Amino acid sequence: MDSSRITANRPLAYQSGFGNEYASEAVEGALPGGRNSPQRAPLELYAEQLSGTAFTAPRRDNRRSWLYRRQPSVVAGRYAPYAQPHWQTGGDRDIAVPPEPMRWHPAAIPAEVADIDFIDGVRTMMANGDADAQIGVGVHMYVAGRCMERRALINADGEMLIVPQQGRIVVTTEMGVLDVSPGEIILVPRGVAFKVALPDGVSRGYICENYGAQFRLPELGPIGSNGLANARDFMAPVAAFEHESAGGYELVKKFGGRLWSAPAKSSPFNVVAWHGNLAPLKYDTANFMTIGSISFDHPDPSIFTVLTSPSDTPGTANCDFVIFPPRWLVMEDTFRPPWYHRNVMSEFMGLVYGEYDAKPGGFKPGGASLHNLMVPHGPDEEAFDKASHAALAPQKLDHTLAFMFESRYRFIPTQAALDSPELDRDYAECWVGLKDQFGGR
Ligand SMILES: O=C(O)Cc1cc(O)ccc1O
Ligand SMILES: [Fe+2]
Repeated sequence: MDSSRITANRPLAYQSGFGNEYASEAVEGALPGGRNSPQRAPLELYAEQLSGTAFTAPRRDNRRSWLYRRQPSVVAGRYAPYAQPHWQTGGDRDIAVPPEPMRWHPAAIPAEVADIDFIDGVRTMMANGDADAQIGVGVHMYVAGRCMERRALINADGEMLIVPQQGRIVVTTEMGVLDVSPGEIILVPRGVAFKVALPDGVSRGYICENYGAQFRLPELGPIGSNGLANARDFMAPVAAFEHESAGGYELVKKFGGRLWSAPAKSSPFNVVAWHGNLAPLKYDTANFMTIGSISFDHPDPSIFTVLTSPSDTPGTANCDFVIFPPRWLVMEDTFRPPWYHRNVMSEFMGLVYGEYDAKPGGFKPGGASLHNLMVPHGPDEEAFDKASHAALAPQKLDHTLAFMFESRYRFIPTQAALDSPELDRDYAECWVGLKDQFGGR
């Protein structure tokens, strides 16, 4: 990876917190004190504001940062269309989506993976809403075997929540460098340039491209002032910039559902100092403080919400990011796996590692499932039988990490996902053995 070309005051150190006023300088004296845009910024840097919310967004939601850089972002060549036909945007309502449970087996790593970087490795599985309307999300898988080196990705259509499933990624951003392993996640704000390096070789994972309101921590209500994902466990990078040596860069921008490419004479990772509350963040799901039932019954999975992107209707998310981490099950006289249910929200699920208790055999790490709104689903026959007869001793669900992107909007799989050989055409078989065992007469 090319972090050898990165100068940082504390390499791969982080600043902790979610949405606080971070401040970091890679060279001492690069931040102007107590003001944002002095007549001449320190060290002859350019001051540039990056707004993540409208100028006039309520103070509680308002996100912006000030970047002090060697050249402003406007210094770039002209953009030309860039072909990446697998990355699609918004729900295609001409696609007929069967109202039934769907599941995809993990895709094999392609033979040509060594030639595929993060940008070219994105494959859209499904999407809803519309990036221009700033509603909905795109759900993608990525697989990459090549570092982006002198390519940078800038997504104007949405923020990117990346969930590596296999293989570490080192993400260089305008604000600094973040090292993200499976089990951790990274949230890259809309518009922030970044590139992905692969220190351990091939990486594969899931992406939620959020066209809507930024992900934030959920309200805690009666849980109180601690718990679930704690703000202090989110890590923003410290300022770091690339030394110029090896010539130009390619900027790849996602804008209006299309990708575009422009040459740049020098690295966009040229921010010497920055301050503000808009920043890429990583989070280790091992720090999630899980709440569960300590009496009886299986609670709603909203207790596992890490981040939520609200819609205009309170409590009805554009998208919730929910995890099912290792935890104890202690409930008495309770069917402990997820119940059978139909949900007005639509559920995309992925599995980082281990087994998911509702589908111990059929759902594999790197696979995916879709239970759209009002599509009935629940434990497969094996899970039902086991859980109906298990001795209800305290039980640790260990070595497992499943997650859900849950949205109020129907997910529309891409035609490629519907036609894919990985689509499990026998998914319904996992429930056919659930007999009518009614004992009443
Ligand atoms: O369908 C699923 O497996 C996800 C899920 C888990 C759970 O514990 C309760 C409801 C729910 O949708
Ligand atoms: Fe569900």
